[in-house]
Amino acid sequence: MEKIIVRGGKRLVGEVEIEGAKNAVLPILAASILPTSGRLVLHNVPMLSDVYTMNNVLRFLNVQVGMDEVNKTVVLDATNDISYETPFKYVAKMRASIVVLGPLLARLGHAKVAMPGGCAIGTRPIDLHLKGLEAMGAKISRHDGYIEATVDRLQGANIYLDFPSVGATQNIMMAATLAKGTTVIENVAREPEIVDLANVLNKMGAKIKGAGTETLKIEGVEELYGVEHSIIQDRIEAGTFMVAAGLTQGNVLVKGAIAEHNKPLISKMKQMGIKVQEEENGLRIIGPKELKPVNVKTLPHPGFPTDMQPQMTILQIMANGTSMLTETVFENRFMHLEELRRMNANFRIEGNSVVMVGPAKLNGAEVAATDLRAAAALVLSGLVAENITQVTHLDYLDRGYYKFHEKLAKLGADIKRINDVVDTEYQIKTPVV
Ligand SMILES: CC(=O)N[C@H]1[C@@H](OP(=O)(O)OP(=O)(O)OC[C@H]2O[C@@H](n3ccc(=O)[nH]c3=O)[C@H](O)[C@@H]2O)O[C@H](CO)[C@@H](O)[C@@H]1O
Ligand SMILES: C=C(OP(=O)(O)O)C(=O)O
Repeated sequence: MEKIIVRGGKRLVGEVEIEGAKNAVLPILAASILPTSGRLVLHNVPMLSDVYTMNNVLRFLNVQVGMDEVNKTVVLDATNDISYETPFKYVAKMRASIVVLGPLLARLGHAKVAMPGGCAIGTRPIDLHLKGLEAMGAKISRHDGYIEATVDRLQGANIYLDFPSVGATQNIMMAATLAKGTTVIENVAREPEIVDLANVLNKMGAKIKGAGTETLKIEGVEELYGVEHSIIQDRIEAGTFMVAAGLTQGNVLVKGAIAEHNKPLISKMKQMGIKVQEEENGLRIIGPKELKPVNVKTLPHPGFPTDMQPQMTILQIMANGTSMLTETVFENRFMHLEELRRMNANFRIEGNSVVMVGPAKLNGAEVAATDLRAAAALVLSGLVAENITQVTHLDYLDRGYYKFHEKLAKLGADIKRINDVVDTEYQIKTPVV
């Protein structure tokens, strides 16, 4: 099994490069379904397993996909006839495959996509995606684990989202680009990744106004065309390295980190006594000798991001005093903490909050990742634990972090990734008595 092995106690010092954002590139790859002329050329694409999965979904739909891994470029061509069906094997691997639903429906008037299930962090329904598409005239049926949607042509509509869902905003926004008439979506998600998607769609010829605010106004057009676009930096990867520096009394320049995208994280880190300095090409993080406790509540953007919650709890656990974290976006995102119990962390979970009394004296153990950010948080905890921490189930980590252990090692962490294919249990020799 593959493992990351960390020996704690090193200060992180130096510079780290941040990749393009996973959560921006996935819907933008799906947007390649929309243009009927020209190629979509994407730069600054992170070479993550989720990107390979989305590219395979698109290939299955008959989109031509070319990848230049060295230059982090992906070229997509959907000018041939494309197909309307996305099977379960892709959706099961990556929930974000559901964002092909809106573009397929807009382009073909027909989409059949396997119903995504929940995952380790929550139940994750898609009712808001479907309600929005129905309001635009789609007929939706569910059968054999699939959602099938059909329409002659989507019609502009007024849609109010009960919750500012990121995926629902993306699906409905992409669908509305080719609808007849104007669509107004209220209470939409305002994440930087939504703005990046709207920017690339507008370059393609769409007419979207209001990205980054609570209301989107989309005037449908007849056709879209291929363009060139560079993906924004990953604020969650940047935030993870910012936490790593703050945690280890480090001094790290997180290159490409955008302060505007990480305001709530920066505010909490400063309250904890961590220095965050804006420099020309990124953010410099200087960790203190002693972290102060702080209370945090996750919220949709511009609130504190749920995708930084597990990493934040490691800082809080190491702070001197009592901290609280309340998770309001997903109902089950404390799985990493159960693993941390085995490393001596002191906390109690009360409903959707966790109360942590620090500073913990973490002791290394073998711990298993349960989801992407849990994996990152467990590696972070290993950086400040005594002895050796081994983190398994790295498939989760690879969904969203490119060469995570190599980047940490370059900053001075005592860390390696191994594949101990030999299971020593089978080698125990029982003596003859
Ligand atoms: C690929 C990607 O960009 N993933 C991000 C996206 O996921 P995703 O787009 O799945 O997240 P949403 O914003 O849709 O979900 C947030 C909450 O709304 C609920 N909900 C959502 C849709 C719906 O139709 N009905 C409903 O009840 C979900 O169960 C969840 O509790 O935003 C999340 C919230 O910032 C992030 O954690 C994920 O990293
Ligand atoms: C939850 C996440 O991603 P996804 O929505 O793809 O599961 C994440 O990036 O932390």
